[in-house]
Amino acid sequence: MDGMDASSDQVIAEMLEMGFEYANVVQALKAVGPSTHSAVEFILNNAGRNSGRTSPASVNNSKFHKGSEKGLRKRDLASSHSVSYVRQSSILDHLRATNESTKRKTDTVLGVPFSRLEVPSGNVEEAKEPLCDMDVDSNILSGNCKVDSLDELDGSSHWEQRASNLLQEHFGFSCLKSFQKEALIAWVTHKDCLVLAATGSGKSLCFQIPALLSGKVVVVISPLISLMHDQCLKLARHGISACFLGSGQPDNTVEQKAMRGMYSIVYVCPETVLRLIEPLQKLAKSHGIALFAIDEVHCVSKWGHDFRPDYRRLSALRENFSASKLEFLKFDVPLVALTATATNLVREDVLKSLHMSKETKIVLTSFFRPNLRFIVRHSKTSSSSYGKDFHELVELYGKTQKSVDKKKEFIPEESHDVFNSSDASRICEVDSLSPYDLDGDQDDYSEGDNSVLHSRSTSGSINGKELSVEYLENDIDVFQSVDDWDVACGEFCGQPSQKEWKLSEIVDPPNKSEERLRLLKEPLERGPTIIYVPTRKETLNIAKYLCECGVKVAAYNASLPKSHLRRVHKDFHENTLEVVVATVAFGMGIDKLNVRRIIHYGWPQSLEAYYQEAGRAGRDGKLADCILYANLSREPSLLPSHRSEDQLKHAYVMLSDCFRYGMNTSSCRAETLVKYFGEDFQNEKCLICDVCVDGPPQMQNLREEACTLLQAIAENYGQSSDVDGLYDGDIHFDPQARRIKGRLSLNMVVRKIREQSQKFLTTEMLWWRGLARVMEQKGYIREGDCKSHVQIKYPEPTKVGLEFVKSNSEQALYVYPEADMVLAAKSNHSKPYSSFSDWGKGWADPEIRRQRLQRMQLNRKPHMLSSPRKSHKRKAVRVKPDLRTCRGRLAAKLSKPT
Ligand SMILES: Nc1ncnc2c1ncn2[C@@H]1O[C@H](COP(=O)(O)OP(=O)(O)OP(=O)(O)O)[C@@H](O)[C@H]1O
Ligand SMILES: [Mg+2]
Repeated sequence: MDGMDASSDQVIAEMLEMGFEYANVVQALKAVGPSTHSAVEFILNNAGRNSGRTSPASVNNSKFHKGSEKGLRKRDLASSHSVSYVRQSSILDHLRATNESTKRKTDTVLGVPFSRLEVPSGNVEEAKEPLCDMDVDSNILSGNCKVDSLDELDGSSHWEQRASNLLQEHFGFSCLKSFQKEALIAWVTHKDCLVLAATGSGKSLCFQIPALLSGKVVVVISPLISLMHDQCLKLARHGISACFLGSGQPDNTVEQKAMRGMYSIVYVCPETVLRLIEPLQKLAKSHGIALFAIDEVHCVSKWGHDFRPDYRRLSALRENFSASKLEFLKFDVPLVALTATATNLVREDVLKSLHMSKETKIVLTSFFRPNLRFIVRHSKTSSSSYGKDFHELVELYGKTQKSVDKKKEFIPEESHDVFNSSDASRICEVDSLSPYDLDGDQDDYSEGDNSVLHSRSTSGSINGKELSVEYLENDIDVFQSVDDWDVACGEFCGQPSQKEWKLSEIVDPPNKSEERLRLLKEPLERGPTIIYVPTRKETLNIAKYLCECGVKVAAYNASLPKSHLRRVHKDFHENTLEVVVATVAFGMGIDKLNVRRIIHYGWPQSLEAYYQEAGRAGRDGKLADCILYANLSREPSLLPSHRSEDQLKHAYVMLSDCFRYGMNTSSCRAETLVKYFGEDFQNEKCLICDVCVDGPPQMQNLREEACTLLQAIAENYGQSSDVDGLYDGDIHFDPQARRIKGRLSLNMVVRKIREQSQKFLTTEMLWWRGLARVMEQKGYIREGDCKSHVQIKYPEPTKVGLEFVKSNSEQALYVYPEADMVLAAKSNHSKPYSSFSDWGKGWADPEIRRQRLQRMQLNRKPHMLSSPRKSHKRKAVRVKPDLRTCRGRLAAKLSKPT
């Protein structure tokens, strides 16, 4: 190095570290002097001709290090694209091996991403040499799409070894999980693949490995910017270059670069991928597209819980990237679709909507998450129950000292006024339209979206603001828009982590019961908590409450400032936050290993949503709690959303399934959940959920009550004795006609029973509702209304039911009481409900009789109940001036002698 001093040596060492060739570095230093930045700039400015680029993936791949730069140059030449990857000299490898720590420091200090480093190659002669000792076939890396890369992998077991090496090198994992391997086999053999695997099981690797293995680009379609951002950051840490595109992308050069094949993995939302069809076709030709991955693919289906209309248009991928359309392709670019929450209906819809091939491989793993402890607890889920419900959390995280500063730290300033005004508490009042109204008639209960809105909007006004549709829509976090997030960082270039890769603690789930029992004995670690609530305001209310108790908490909903949302993500990932109170906007796919508790505060809208959100707990395989606090004394209602009639019906079915999950007292929770997704539960029970641990309530012989209810229902139809005549099981009455006939709702049926039988005078409506569900499950009654309801509303007897009444058998009907029946019994007697005989006896006691009559009176005049809901209604009515009274007062005033 003639004429170069010590500082030049330093710069050369740094630049070699960065991946530049020695000759180019020396040339640059001669031109601009010993300044790293100037030298880099010099090289980049001269990179126009025959530029070269270092692939971060290849830089990190020791297998690649064995290869010569010549080999890669050959690949560059083979590619018709001007951008090419350049392997760096062995000096670099040597330095990397001997001075790892310096290298990392350099990477960080300079902050120049590998993929930005374009160097003039110049060495055309070298480039002609074969890629002799590379593990990956030159054709695979070349991007020469006439020779399909997967072809070369076909039938070869070498790819498995390569995949394992890459897995170890980039992620630190010792082996692929079997479902990951199956998905990769599908890809290697050019097949489409639908991967259905539990949350946190590692689905992402099914599309990340193909990018590393083939050297081509993998395009991932994802529904949320925050999720894309999260994944890109992670990939960068694992030495894989990635970017996301769309209006949320702050750097407008990234799209162009992505279309030139400069990132191994490109994340896009459906809208963007559809806009980029043409550039992507060019990319497929010039560089190669290994795979289209459609993540969170349940969004495709109208029957899923997060339907996104744009996802349905993704069939365009199959049409535009098929071998019949693009003559340079030998095979269609494979599709891999991935989700953790898809029922059979959703799966079929996905396959059809995306035009996935008939040979699509379906990789299905158990949805069972053995370390998750599912619990359901009754709560009013209003501000009045925070103290009781969050007591344990406060104990766990709370400090004794209340800190106003902390509040400022974790709640965005823009939201302080909400806390300071009385709005929050008032809104809480309105949202808690759920007093323990055991006998409240729900005849006015929601029949559809509009009536949900209507019934809520008549509840009152807040600061003069009527609870209009708009107000409620604002109140509820409908899915966060895909671009409703901003990020500071534009691209994510593969950079090795600052710390050594550690083998993940995640293991394939233990299935043996002893192992699960051992899990149960383990204390629940402190780790972070996410509380999911249905409305934006509730995020603020609960965050405020916990903050005042000294918990490090943040609210998260789509209406909060983006800077705040970004910060919450960051703090949450860095364990600075203990609790995040969020709406659904705290996106799916959040992959944080140590989340210990997922609390749902209020009914989720579906079991899919519930399981998806609960699945963010315990990704490290250690015990984690998933607690659902719900008001078990009331039916949940649908949150407003734009739905077609079909979708509305389906939404009710999903909500109803969720409700039934909560009301169930006798089936293992995990079993119910996995069965919901069509899986045969292999284990007898999970052994750790509340039902498994506490056991179901005592069974009760409810034959008499069931017969009474059935009789009353049948009487309404006047056919209790004519079983064969009308109830042949196939006959469906015109619902309209039945309405005219004066069909009775369940509430009316119960009132009739009370009138007819003293014995059942004090039996709560809540109790009968539970029994109606039990009887529906047994096939004795069914819903007679054409509309959907969360639970049976207009019961009609079935043939089996009528036969049950008709048979005068004394045979007992033992059932497990549902959660609402247990609640009703507790509230009535303060001791477990056993049979009605005690109640009957109670009437002889004058005091009991007096109390019961008093309660009956109250029940008959629901407006007299001093519940918050009712009082609020009254307040709301009072706000409206009664014109007649006003006029009367005015007249009186005018007539008063002055
Ligand atoms: N073969 C493996 N061995 C060990 N750990 C793995 C393996 N594959 C993936 N993991 C780890 O599993 C965790 C979850 O991975 P990932 O985010 O891909 O889950 P997912 O299935 O996509 O979950 P979700 O449905 O919530 O999106 C990650 O931290 C990942 O590093
Ligand atoms: Mg995922």
